[in-house]
Formats: sequence, structure tokens, C-alpha cells
Amino acid sequence: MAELDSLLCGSSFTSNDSIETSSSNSASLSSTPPTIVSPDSMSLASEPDLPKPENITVPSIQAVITVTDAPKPQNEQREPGQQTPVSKDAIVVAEPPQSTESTESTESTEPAQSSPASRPRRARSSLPVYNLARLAGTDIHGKRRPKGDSTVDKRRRTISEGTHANHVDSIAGGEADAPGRPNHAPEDKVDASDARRSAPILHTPKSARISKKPSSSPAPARLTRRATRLSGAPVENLTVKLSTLGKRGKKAVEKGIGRLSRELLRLRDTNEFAHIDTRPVRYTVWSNGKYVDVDPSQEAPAPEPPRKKVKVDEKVADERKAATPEKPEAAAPAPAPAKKPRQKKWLEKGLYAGQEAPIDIFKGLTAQEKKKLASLPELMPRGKPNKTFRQPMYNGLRILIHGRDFKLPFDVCNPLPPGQPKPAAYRTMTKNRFVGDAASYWKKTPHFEDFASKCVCKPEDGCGEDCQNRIMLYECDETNCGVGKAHCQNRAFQDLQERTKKGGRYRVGVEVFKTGDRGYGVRSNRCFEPNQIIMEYTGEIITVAECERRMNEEYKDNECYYLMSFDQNMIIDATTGSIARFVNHSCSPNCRMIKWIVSGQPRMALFAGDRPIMTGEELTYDYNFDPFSAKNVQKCLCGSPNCRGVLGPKPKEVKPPKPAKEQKKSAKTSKASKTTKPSKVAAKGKAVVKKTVKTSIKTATKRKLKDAFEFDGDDEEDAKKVKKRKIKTATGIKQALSSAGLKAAKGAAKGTAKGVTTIKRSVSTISVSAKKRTGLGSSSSKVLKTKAVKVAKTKPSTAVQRGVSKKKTTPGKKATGPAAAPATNTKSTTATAAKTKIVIPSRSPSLTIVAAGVATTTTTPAGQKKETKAGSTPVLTKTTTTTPSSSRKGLPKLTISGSGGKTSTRKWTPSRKALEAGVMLAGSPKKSPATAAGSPRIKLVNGGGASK
Ligand SMILES: C[S@@+](CC[C@H](N)C(=O)[O-])C[C@H]1O[C@@H](n2cnc3c(N)ncnc32)[C@H](O)[C@@H]1O
Repeated sequence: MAELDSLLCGSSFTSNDSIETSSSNSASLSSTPPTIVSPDSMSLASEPDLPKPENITVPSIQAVITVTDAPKPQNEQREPGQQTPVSKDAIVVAEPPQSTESTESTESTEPAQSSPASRPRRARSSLPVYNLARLAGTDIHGKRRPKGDSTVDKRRRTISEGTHANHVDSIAGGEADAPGRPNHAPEDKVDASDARRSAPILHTPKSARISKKPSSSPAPARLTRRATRLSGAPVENLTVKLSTLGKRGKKAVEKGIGRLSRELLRLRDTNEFAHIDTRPVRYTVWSNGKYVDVDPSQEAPAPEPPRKKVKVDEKVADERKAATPEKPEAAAPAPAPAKKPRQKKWLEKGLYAGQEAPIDIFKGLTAQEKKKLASLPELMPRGKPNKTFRQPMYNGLRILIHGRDFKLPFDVCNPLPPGQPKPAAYRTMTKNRFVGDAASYWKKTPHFEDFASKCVCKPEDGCGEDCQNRIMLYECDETNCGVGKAHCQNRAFQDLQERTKKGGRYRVGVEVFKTGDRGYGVRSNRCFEPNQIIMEYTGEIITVAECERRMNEEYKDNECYYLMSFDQNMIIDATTGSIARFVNHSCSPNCRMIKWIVSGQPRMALFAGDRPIMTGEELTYDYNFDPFSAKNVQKCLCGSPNCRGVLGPKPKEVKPPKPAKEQKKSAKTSKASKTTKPSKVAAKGKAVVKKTVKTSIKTATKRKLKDAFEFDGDDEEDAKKVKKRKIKTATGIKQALSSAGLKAAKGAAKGTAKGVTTIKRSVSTISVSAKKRTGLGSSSSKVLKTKAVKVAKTKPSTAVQRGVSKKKTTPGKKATGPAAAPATNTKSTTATAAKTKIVIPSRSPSLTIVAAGVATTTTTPAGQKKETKAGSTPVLTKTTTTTPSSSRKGLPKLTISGSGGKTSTRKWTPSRKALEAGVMLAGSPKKSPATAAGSPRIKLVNGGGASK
């Protein structure tokens, strides 16, 4: 032992390169990663096939020694500061766990080299051995004792000779045990890099050394420093160790803590070591199963949703794996690519269709639009563009250029949300149905077959403005139009049917909604073009008698009646019908109710007005309502600027008197018009139009005059009134009227001995309301409010003078043939009553039939001036257009008188005002004079006063 000590303390392990201590393994013994690898004894023992020591080559290992702490012998004298001489480069292999006892016994009984049981464990050459100090970069500070403490006054370190020898043996391949091997002198410095030399050969025989052991006192248990890791014991960290250390141990640690290695100091400084949780405290609130963010500022960014796994075949996945070279684990993760700012995506359809935020605002506009835009500085882009919600471009801009306010489109302005109040259930009807006598009555009346219109349009014309069917308000079909469905544009009802047959609120395009103050109303669910058909007014077609019966019996308690005058003295009752019945009145309506002849049948529909209708707009038309008397007046709540205040008739258009000069001029023009050359358009199709119109007029005249002459002429008084009204109620296309025309009409009217009837074929609504809404009326519980005739302003009111024969006016005689004078919408220049033969009534303003030999100027929507010389047959005269195209669709007026039966028997006479207005008369069935005689009577009269 003394030798050993001398060996250790002497120069054998002391080299120039030696560092104070061999404690570089201290870290490895405690908490740092394994720096020394030694096979576990148990595992080695269980490996019988381990290679023999001589076969092991450990080129990288320079020296393997086992350091054991042994009690410092008494006799050992060591200079303070003297340290265990271990080569700087020496690599320490911890000794496998071994009981002291066994070691001792081995040492004491058998020589190390001869005993297989005590054979040292071999270091596994396959495992790497690291120089921790070098790796950690602490070798520059020199060797330290474990925990960085000084080796002074510490237990002496000894090298277990047996173990050492065993290690030497294991590494040197038993060379140390070779008998002829020269022993190194103790003073020989150990070159740790020399594997052979690093295995020092002990000079003292084992037995002698053992004998030197003091036998009297029990040998102090030799402390062997072992790698915890290798011992199989769980690795303890510093904290655990400190806590488990005894008082002394703790003190020692505390003492030496100031000298902790940098690594440990670094570790000590970590929050993890100090058990400090630096993560922010999060408050989570869960309400009703949902997370509520209490303080979003504290909230950590939400984790990205897991990416969807792409399904890949296992095979493919394996192949990919094989193909991809394995990345080194230690490779630093690639820096995340910087996030690109999100690009706004624009819809390809709708509001921003095809928009790429044009730099040039003029892009895509027509030359005209560009010009207009240039004159509108307010539309020019200025300032920073709003990128979130851009200004409307292209179509939107176009709308603005054309002077229409921009409104959000359909898909932005959604229809009404669900859960809206609904009107009381009612039976709907999508087609008119004749009820009771109406059907037989209808059949008996030889009406439309005789007057079937036939257009002569060409496909390129497309049945446009000049289409005679259109002019006559006849819808084209296969029987009356040769253009064909593909090109014909005069098939509104067919279009409507096609649009709505699939159903769906957007195709239907309208919905009932509850208004604030006017009960239910109808609003659009989509946009409509000007004059586009919107919906049909359908219901039961009933006779007047049936209407009266219903009003008195079935509807007597109703607040509203949905009755509208129709055709042939019949009424549409939409109590069972389409939702068009909910359309309210407005003094500035956006729609018109127009009657058309479709396949020989009259049908009523709501059409858009002259301007387009946007989604969400309430649809309205002018009821032209006459409440009979002030008692029944209902306050109008339409809210338009030009509101008449009450649900009443349209005010008369008062034309300012022309100055004398103008009158003269117009007279001259009228005279000149005889010889005026027809316009280009007129000239083109003059012959054709003439022919067609002649035919049309012939047939149409027949029907209309027949209607007119159904007047029995019993009531002269009525007739006079009607005559007055006929003249005064000229509200149609007054612009086209000349004073001469009026004179002619008057003259013709004067010439008639008996009732001159004005045929105003129009749409009328009869609505009886029991409501007392306005307070303007009396306190009567039930008020009959017959809705007045609704007539499009620009529609013709065609007057047919009764009592005027086809050829000559025969005063005093009941009219036997139609001899009519232009009443209100005809501009006749030189017509005289005597010469007037026929004025053809028409539902279109374009047709004016004048008396034979009289040239008349009429208006067509197409703007054609047509001049016709009246002959024995009605001819189309020269026309001047002042009427907008849409007005063409206005209806001829049909007036409903307030009471039925013969006029002589009537108890109630419509007010003069009402007659003058030529509108529908309305009144309370109970309060009206008619009521006094019994049931209220409503009579449809062609001519507004004459009863049939
Ligand atoms: C054919 S109904 C229209 C639908 C009705 N709003 C409903 O809820 O059934 C006609 C009635 O509606 C009301 N009405 C329609 N337009 C109106 C208006 N502009 N002002 C006041 N009341 C109106 C009147 O009471 C009128 O008698």
C-alpha cells in the first residue's frame, strides 16, 4: 500500500501535463451526461460470448483507471495543494458496482490476474468514451475535485491495485501479466496516452501488500467512487442529493457550492432548478360549454389547428421514407418562412365581378360613359382607396354614371329573415278561374277571337316597340306571331311562367311583408327591369252580381276586399288568389297594373314602372281610388313627396293654356301635317303597318265599340255626365292632343243625341274596407271603399262616342255602329263631327282611329309619326311621339260606376268630382245612398257612368 501510495504520490502519475486532480469525472458521477462508459458487471457476466481481452482494441482510449476514494492513511504526507496525479488526458472508467467485501476477498485470496472471478470488467470498445473536461471546455481550468472543492485535507485517493491491474489487463490484453515484461519504475512517468505504459505494473506482490494491511483494526470500508449510472441506481439530481444528504454532507456541499463548476452554476440559475414557473397564469372561463376569453391580452396565441393528414398509401409512405435521407437529429430546425400578407380575394360574380381594382377608372366604359364620367368629378377616385369595401366599379360605377343611386345588390341585401308575421291563411290561386255565371257569360261574349291581333314583325325586330300585338296589348304566341319564341320579346306572361315554374322565393321575386302602418305589403326579392312583368294578379273571375252578393254576405265583416274590375264587366276577386292582392297604393308608384290579352284571354299583371326596381323595394301602384265621399276617405300613408294625402283619385292634369302664338303654330303644323312626309321609319314600313293596323283596327274597333254600344241609353242624364267626364278626364296622353282634336271630339259628342260613352278600359280595384283608418271619414263602422280605377298615366283613354254611326253621326238615334271621335288622346287637326266616322278605341296610345277623310296625329311609343287619311274604314294617322315607351303598356280605362241596375233606378249618383276624375268609385255599402235602397250595387260600366 505504501508502494502504491508512493506510486500515486510520487512521480509515477505525476507528469508535466498532469492536472491537480482527476476529478474531471466528478460531474459524470453526479448529474452530467455519461462521460465514462463501463459495462455493467451483471451484463458482462451474462455475456459469455464477449470477445476476449486480447481481441479488444481500443485505439482511442489512452488510459483507463479506476479511482477510488480511500481513507487517507495516517502516514501519508502530502503537501497542501498537492493533488492526485492523474494525467490530464486520462480517462476514467468507473468501476462497476462491486461489493467491498468481494473486492477485498478477491484481493486477499487470489491474484487479480489469475482469478477469473475477479477479472476486471472490460470496457466495451463499441461504446464511445468521451473526455468530458475537454468536451465541456473546462479542461483549460485544470482538474478539480468533485464539486469543485479542494483536494487539500480531503481523503486521499487511491487506486485500487487489483482493479487497476484488472483494467490494465483488460485493455493491454494481458500484457501486464506477462512474466517477462519489464516493470516500469515508479519514477517513470505514466504516459496516459500510451496504453501499454498506462498499465502500471505493481512491484509488490499481492500477498505482501495484503500482509501489510493492519489486521488488528477492522479495515475501514473502502469507499469506491462509482458511477451512479453504472451502478444501476437511479440518477439523482443535485436537488435530490442535497435534500438527502446528511448534515455534514450538506455543509460540505454548501461550502463548496461557491466553487461549483460553471455548468452547475448555470444549471442552478435556471428557473427549472429553482422551480419557478414563468409561464403566464391563464384564466379560463367556460360558459355553457364554450370558452370565454377573460383577458385576450394575456391569452397566448391560439395553437394552429392540426393540419389535415394527407392520406397516403402505406407503401408510398415507406418508399418516401426510404428515399428521404435521414436528417441528423442535432440539425437545427429550419427557420420558419416569414408569413406572406394575405391577399384579398374578390368574388368573381356579383358586385365585384371580374374586378382587379382598375388603376384606370375609365377602363371598361363606353365612350359615352367615359365622357359622362369625365363630367362628374364627384365620381373620380380621390384619397386613399378603401381596400376593405371598395367603391363599386364597372357595373356599380356605371349605375352611378347613369344617375342611379347605388344600392347594395341582392345578395348583400338579403330578403327578410325568417319569422316574419304572416297574413292570415288564404287560398292561393295562380290562374284565373271563372266562377258561377262568369264563365258562361264570358263564352257568350264574342270578344277576342274576332279581334285577334297578328303581328307582322320580323325576327330582327323581335316584336319590339312597333309590334302591333304589343301596341294592342296582345301577347304574342304561335298563333299571332311569326317571329318565333327565340326572337320575340312580347311574351311577358310566358316569361313569367317560365321564371316562376321552378318555384323558390328568388325566382318568384316577391314576398309579403308586414308594413308599419298599412297592413301587409309586397316587396321585391330581386331586381326588376323597367316594365318587366313582376307577378300576375289572379283570382276568381266573377260577375258583378256575384261580387255584390259576396260583399254583402261573405265579406261583410272583412276589413279589406281584394276586388278589381277586370274585363267584360267582370271582376277579379283575389280573396282567393295571388299575393298581388297585397300590393299597396302609392302616389309615386314603382309599378303598374296592366291588363293584357294572352291567348285570347284577358290577364292582369303587375309590371315594373319606368325605372328599375331594386331588391327590397316595396311594390306599389296607384289605386286611383275614389272613395265616393269624404266620409270614406282613407288617409294615404305612402309617404311619397307628392302624396295626395288620401287614397283618392289621381288629380287632373291641368295643362297650362298655350300662348296664342303657339296655338297658331300648332294649327299651322297640323295643316302641314297633312302633307308632311313620313319619317324614315314610318316610310319604311308604311305599307305594312297600314295594312296591319287597318286589320287590327277593324277587329279591335268592333269589339270596343260593341262594348260601348251595349249602353242602353236609358239614362240621358248619366250620358251627359259621362260625356262631360269623357272630356275632362283626358289624362292619358294629353300632350298629343290638340285643341282641334278636342273640338272634334266635342263636336262629335254634341252630335250624339244620347249618352256619349267614354270607354275607359282600365284596371280597377274594388276594395271595401270596414276600417276607419283616417279619421277623416264618419264614424260608420263599415265603409265601402271601392278602389278607383287604376290607370297608367300615359295609357290611352279612348273615347267612343255612342250614337255616332260608322259613316255618319246620327244625332238622336241610338247608335247602331261605332262612330267615335277622338276623345282625349287623339290629336285631330281638321276633324269635324260630321266628317268623323270612327275613332278606334285602343289599349295602346299608338292607335288612333279618326274619322274618314280626317288626318289625325297620334302617338306611338316608337316615336313614329304616322299619317293616315281617314276613309270609310279607319286608318292610322300620323303620329307624333311624346309618350314614353313604357306608357304604351298603360291600360285603357274601365270605369266602374257606383251602383248597378238601370241608371234610372239608381239611388246614388257618383259625385261630380268622381265622374270628372273618371276613376273608380268607392263607398261604404251601408252608408252609401245605394245602400239605402238595399244592397250596395257595383256596376261596371264602359264609359264611367252608363250602366248596362
Ligand atoms: C288591396 S289592400 C292592400 C293590402 C293590405 N295592406 C292588406 O294588409 O291586406 C288595400 C288596403 O290597404 C290599405 N292601403 C293600401 N295602400 C295604402 C296607403 N298608401 N295608405 C294607407 N292605406 C293603404 C288600405 O286600407 C286599403 O284599403
